[in-house]
Amino acid sequence: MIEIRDLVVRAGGRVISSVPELDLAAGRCTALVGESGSGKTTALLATLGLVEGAEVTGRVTVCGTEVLTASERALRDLRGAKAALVMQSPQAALNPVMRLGTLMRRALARHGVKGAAARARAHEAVSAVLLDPAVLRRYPHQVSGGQAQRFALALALALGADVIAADEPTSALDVTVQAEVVAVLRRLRDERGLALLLVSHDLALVSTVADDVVVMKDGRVVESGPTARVLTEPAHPYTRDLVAAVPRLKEVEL
Ligand SMILES: Nc1ncnc2c1ncn2[C@@H]1O[C@H](COP(=O)(O)OP(=O)(O)OP(=O)(O)O)[C@@H](O)[C@H]1O
Repeated sequence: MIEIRDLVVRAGGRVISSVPELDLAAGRCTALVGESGSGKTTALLATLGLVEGAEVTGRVTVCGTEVLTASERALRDLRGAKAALVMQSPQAALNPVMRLGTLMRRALARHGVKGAAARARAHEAVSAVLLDPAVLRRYPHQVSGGQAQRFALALALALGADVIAADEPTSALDVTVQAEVVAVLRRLRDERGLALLLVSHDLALVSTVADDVVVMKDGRVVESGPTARVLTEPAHPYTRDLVAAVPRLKEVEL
């Protein structure tokens, strides 16, 4: 679903993010972790061809599209349907004067799905993210952060996404709501076979959803591999520090 080779993003004469190799298959989740400014979000955005004001080199293939050389049109097609980006606070990105159902129907209509088929698709998608379909009658300000986050995932599902790229999907949420979103992410990965690329500084979250982790520091990958291995036997001193800084990680089943 995602194949990255020698991705390098340069700005202001320095490398702000580089990922030599990353392979993400259907039904799997890879998390990019590391301190603030380590280049995680830039790598995520570069994967979907969304980096602006910086030079991007290398090869990135998402759902068969060569992102770095694709036309704007091909990129729009990719991002509109097969690969969705879910940002930290999706509420802010939702049109405030439109009910969620209208928003979803309009998005589906742009993909030629209308009427009863669109209603059925919308209901099915919100149910898949464990939301009550009644949420479709609400306006963005009438739903919680966790519901908005799950709605963003439902929208991606309704449009037929195979890949979801999510930037800090739970950091704006309180702990109980975080658990709901994590449960939904796992479900999408396991039951729908979605490929998830996550950016998160939350190693507890990462340990419960990610199959593989990529640890970044100062724009470079310092370590990567299966989550259970990297978090229990970190090879790099920086990863060791990251793990040591999260006491509750020890309680999480890896
Ligand atoms: N277009 C750009 N031009 C110049 N510098 C940039 C650009 N985009 C990002 N940067 C810088 O690159 C570095 C990496 O940023 P990035 O947002 O990828 O880090 P991050 O690991 O996601 O951090 P955070 O967890 O705080 O979001 C930062 O120092 C940022 O200021």
